[in-house]
Amino acid sequence: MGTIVFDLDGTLVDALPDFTDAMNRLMAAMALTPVTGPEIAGYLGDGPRVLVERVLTARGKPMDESAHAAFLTDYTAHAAEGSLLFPNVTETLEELAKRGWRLAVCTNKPAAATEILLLALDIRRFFATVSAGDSHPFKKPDPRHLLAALAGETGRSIMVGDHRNDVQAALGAGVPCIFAGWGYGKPEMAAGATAVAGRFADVVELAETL
Ligand SMILES: O=C(O)COP(=O)(O)O
Ligand SMILES: [Mg+2]
Repeated sequence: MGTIVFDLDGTLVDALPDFTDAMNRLMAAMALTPVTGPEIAGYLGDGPRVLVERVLTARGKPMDESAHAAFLTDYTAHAAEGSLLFPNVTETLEELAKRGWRLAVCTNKPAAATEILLLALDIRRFFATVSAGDSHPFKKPDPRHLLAALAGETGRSIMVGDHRNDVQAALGAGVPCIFAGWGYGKPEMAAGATAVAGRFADVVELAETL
Protein backbone atom coordinates (compact mmCIF):
# COMPACT_ATOMS: atom_id res chain seq x y z
CA MET A 1 0.00 0.00 0.00
CA GLY A 2 2.44 2.63 1.27
CA THR A 3 3.22 4.52 4.45
CA ILE A 4 1.10 6.93 6.47
CA VAL A 5 3.15 9.17 8.77
CA PHE A 6 1.30 10.72 11.71
CA ASP A 7 2.14 13.78 13.73
CA LEU A 8 1.62 13.15 17.49
CA ASP A 9 0.37 16.16 19.51
CA GLY A 10 -2.92 17.44 18.15
CA THR A 11 -3.19 14.56 15.66
CA LEU A 12 -3.04 11.22 17.51
CA VAL A 13 -3.05 12.55 21.08
CA ASP A 14 -4.60 15.45 22.97
CA ALA A 15 -1.58 16.26 25.12
CA LEU A 16 -2.90 19.56 26.47
CA PRO A 17 -3.76 18.34 30.00
CA ASP A 18 -0.19 17.23 30.81
CA PHE A 19 1.42 20.18 29.01
CA THR A 20 -0.81 22.59 30.95
CA ASP A 21 -0.19 20.95 34.33
CA ALA A 22 3.60 20.81 33.87
CA MET A 23 3.71 24.39 32.58
CA ASN A 24 1.68 25.59 35.55
CA ARG A 25 4.12 23.93 37.96
CA LEU A 26 6.86 25.96 36.23
CA MET A 27 4.73 29.13 36.31
CA ALA A 28 4.15 28.66 40.04
CA ALA A 29 7.89 28.12 40.65
CA MET A 30 8.67 31.31 38.70
CA ALA A 31 5.77 33.29 40.23
CA LEU A 32 4.29 33.89 36.75
CA THR A 33 0.66 33.96 35.53
CA PRO A 34 -0.76 30.45 34.93
CA VAL A 35 -1.45 29.15 31.41
CA THR A 36 -4.69 27.70 30.04
CA GLY A 37 -5.11 24.80 27.60
CA PRO A 38 -6.07 27.10 24.69
CA GLU A 39 -3.00 29.30 25.31
CA ILE A 40 -0.72 26.22 25.20
CA ALA A 41 -2.49 24.93 22.06
CA GLY A 42 -1.52 28.14 20.26
CA TYR A 43 2.16 27.68 21.14
CA LEU A 44 2.64 23.96 20.30
CA GLY A 45 4.25 22.63 17.15
CA ASP A 46 7.95 23.44 17.47
CA GLY A 47 8.86 21.33 20.49
CA PRO A 48 9.12 22.07 24.23
CA ARG A 49 11.96 24.57 24.10
CA VAL A 50 10.00 26.90 21.80
CA LEU A 51 6.88 26.25 23.90
CA VAL A 52 8.66 27.50 27.04
CA GLU A 53 10.08 30.45 25.10
CA ARG A 54 6.60 31.45 23.85
CA VAL A 55 5.06 31.19 27.33
CA LEU A 56 7.86 33.32 28.82
CA THR A 57 7.66 35.87 25.99
CA ALA A 58 3.91 36.26 26.59
CA ARG A 59 4.78 37.09 30.21
CA GLY A 60 7.45 39.62 29.26
CA LYS A 61 10.32 37.33 30.25
CA PRO A 62 13.45 36.37 28.28
CA MET A 63 14.19 32.75 27.35
CA ASP A 64 15.52 30.81 30.32
CA GLU A 65 17.41 27.57 29.54
CA SER A 66 17.19 26.27 33.09
CA ALA A 67 13.40 26.79 33.05
CA HIS A 68 13.28 24.78 29.82
CA ALA A 69 15.38 21.99 31.34
CA ALA A 70 13.18 21.88 34.46
CA PHE A 71 10.00 21.88 32.36
CA LEU A 72 11.21 19.08 30.10
CA THR A 73 12.20 16.84 33.02
CA ASP A 74 8.90 17.47 34.81
CA TYR A 75 6.75 17.10 31.67
CA THR A 76 8.49 13.87 30.63
CA ALA A 77 7.88 12.36 34.08
CA HIS A 78 4.14 13.17 33.82
CA ALA A 79 3.58 12.96 30.04
CA ALA A 80 0.87 10.29 30.18
CA GLU A 81 -1.28 11.24 33.16
CA GLY A 82 -4.11 13.22 31.58
CA SER A 83 -3.32 13.01 27.86
CA LEU A 84 -5.82 11.06 25.76
CA LEU A 85 -6.17 9.68 22.25
CA PHE A 86 -8.53 11.60 20.00
CA PRO A 87 -11.79 9.70 19.28
CA ASN A 88 -11.49 6.46 17.27
CA VAL A 89 -7.68 6.57 16.97
CA THR A 90 -7.10 2.93 17.99
CA GLU A 91 -9.87 1.53 15.75
CA THR A 92 -8.72 3.65 12.81
CA LEU A 93 -5.05 2.63 13.15
CA GLU A 94 -6.24 -1.00 13.31
CA GLU A 95 -8.25 -0.53 10.11
CA LEU A 96 -5.35 1.15 8.29
CA ALA A 97 -2.96 -1.64 9.32
CA LYS A 98 -5.53 -4.22 8.18
CA ARG A 99 -5.67 -2.51 4.78
CA GLY A 100 -1.90 -2.92 4.47
CA TRP A 101 -0.63 0.57 5.28
CA ARG A 102 2.73 0.83 7.01
CA LEU A 103 2.36 3.38 9.85
CA ALA A 104 4.93 5.79 11.30
CA VAL A 105 5.16 8.79 13.64
CA CYS A 106 6.99 12.06 12.99
CA THR A 107 6.77 14.43 15.98
CA ASN A 108 8.63 17.46 17.28
CA LYS A 109 8.09 16.12 20.83
CA PRO A 110 11.34 14.63 22.22
CA ALA A 111 11.73 10.84 22.03
CA ALA A 112 11.51 10.07 25.77
CA ALA A 113 8.07 11.65 26.26
CA THR A 114 6.93 10.32 22.86
CA GLU A 115 7.69 6.71 23.77
CA ILE A 116 6.08 7.05 27.21
CA LEU A 117 2.89 8.43 25.68
CA LEU A 118 2.66 5.92 22.81
CA LEU A 119 3.17 3.00 25.21
CA ALA A 120 0.77 4.31 27.87
CA LEU A 121 -1.96 4.84 25.27
CA ASP A 122 -1.21 1.39 23.78
CA ILE A 123 -0.58 2.58 20.22
CA ARG A 124 3.23 2.10 20.02
CA ARG A 125 2.62 -1.36 18.53
CA PHE A 126 1.17 0.14 15.31
CA PHE A 127 4.25 2.11 14.25
CA ALA A 128 7.20 0.75 12.26
CA THR A 129 9.23 3.90 12.90
CA VAL A 130 8.99 6.76 15.39
CA SER A 131 10.98 9.85 14.47
CA ALA A 132 10.98 12.34 17.35
CA GLY A 133 12.02 15.95 17.78
CA ASP A 134 15.47 15.08 19.14
CA SER A 135 16.06 11.95 17.04
CA HIS A 136 17.94 13.92 14.35
CA PRO A 137 19.75 17.25 14.00
CA PHE A 138 16.63 18.56 12.18
CA LYS A 139 12.90 18.61 12.84
CA LYS A 140 9.67 19.66 11.10
CA PRO A 141 9.19 21.82 9.03
CA ASP A 142 12.49 20.39 7.67
CA PRO A 143 11.40 17.73 5.14
CA ARG A 144 14.35 15.54 6.18
CA HIS A 145 12.48 14.80 9.41
CA LEU A 146 9.57 13.33 7.45
CA LEU A 147 11.94 11.49 5.11
CA ALA A 148 13.63 9.94 8.18
CA ALA A 149 10.23 8.69 9.38
CA LEU A 150 9.70 7.13 5.95
CA ALA A 151 12.98 5.25 6.54
CA GLY A 152 13.80 4.76 2.88
CA GLU A 153 10.33 3.45 1.93
CA THR A 154 9.83 4.56 -1.64
CA GLY A 155 6.18 3.55 -2.09
CA ARG A 156 3.17 5.81 -1.77
CA SER A 157 3.31 7.96 1.37
CA ILE A 158 1.02 10.40 3.16
CA MET A 159 1.59 12.82 6.05
CA VAL A 160 -1.23 13.52 8.55
CA GLY A 161 -0.76 16.53 10.85
CA ASP A 162 -2.41 19.50 12.53
CA HIS A 163 0.25 22.20 12.14
CA ARG A 164 1.81 24.37 9.43
CA ASN A 165 5.07 22.55 10.17
CA ASP A 166 3.51 19.24 9.11
CA VAL A 167 2.20 20.72 5.85
CA GLN A 168 5.55 22.40 5.10
CA ALA A 169 7.55 19.22 5.80
CA ALA A 170 5.22 17.28 3.49
CA LEU A 171 5.45 19.89 0.72
CA GLY A 172 9.24 19.90 0.99
CA ALA A 173 9.36 16.11 0.80
CA GLY A 174 6.88 15.93 -2.11
CA VAL A 175 4.42 13.94 0.02
CA PRO A 176 0.64 14.60 0.06
CA CYS A 177 -0.65 15.93 3.38
CA ILE A 178 -3.96 15.44 5.16
CA PHE A 179 -4.52 18.33 7.57
CA ALA A 180 -5.96 17.17 10.92
CA GLY A 181 -8.89 19.51 11.36
CA TRP A 182 -9.59 18.19 14.87
CA GLY A 183 -6.17 19.31 16.16
CA TYR A 184 -4.67 22.53 17.56
CA GLY A 185 -3.85 24.28 14.27
CA LYS A 186 -5.79 27.29 13.08
CA PRO A 187 -7.64 26.65 9.77
CA GLU A 188 -5.17 28.86 7.84
CA MET A 189 -2.38 26.43 8.75
CA ALA A 190 -3.96 23.98 6.29
CA ALA A 191 -2.77 26.12 3.36
CA GLY A 192 -0.89 23.84 0.97
CA ALA A 193 -2.38 20.62 2.36
CA THR A 194 -3.80 18.14 -0.13
CA ALA A 195 -6.95 17.50 1.92
CA VAL A 196 -8.51 18.44 5.24
CA ALA A 197 -10.03 15.75 7.48
CA GLY A 198 -12.63 16.64 10.11
CA ARG A 199 -12.28 13.47 12.16
CA PHE A 200 -9.48 10.95 12.68
CA ALA A 201 -11.60 8.14 11.20
CA ASP A 202 -11.85 10.09 7.90
CA VAL A 203 -8.18 9.28 7.21
CA VAL A 204 -9.12 5.75 6.07
CA GLU A 205 -11.19 6.84 3.07
CA LEU A 206 -9.14 9.97 2.29
CA ALA A 207 -5.90 7.98 2.17
CA GLU A 208 -7.34 5.78 -0.59
CA THR A 209 -7.89 8.85 -2.78
CA LEU A 210 -4.41 10.44 -2.49
O1 LIG B 1 5.67 19.18 20.92
C1 LIG B 1 5.27 19.98 20.06
O2 LIG B 1 5.44 21.21 20.11
C2 LIG B 1 4.53 19.48 18.87
O3 LIG B 1 4.55 18.09 18.73
P1 LIG B 1 3.96 17.47 17.38
O4 LIG B 1 5.01 17.63 16.31
O5 LIG B 1 3.70 16.02 17.74
O6 LIG B 1 2.69 18.20 17.06
MG1 LIG C 1 0.87 18.49 16.07
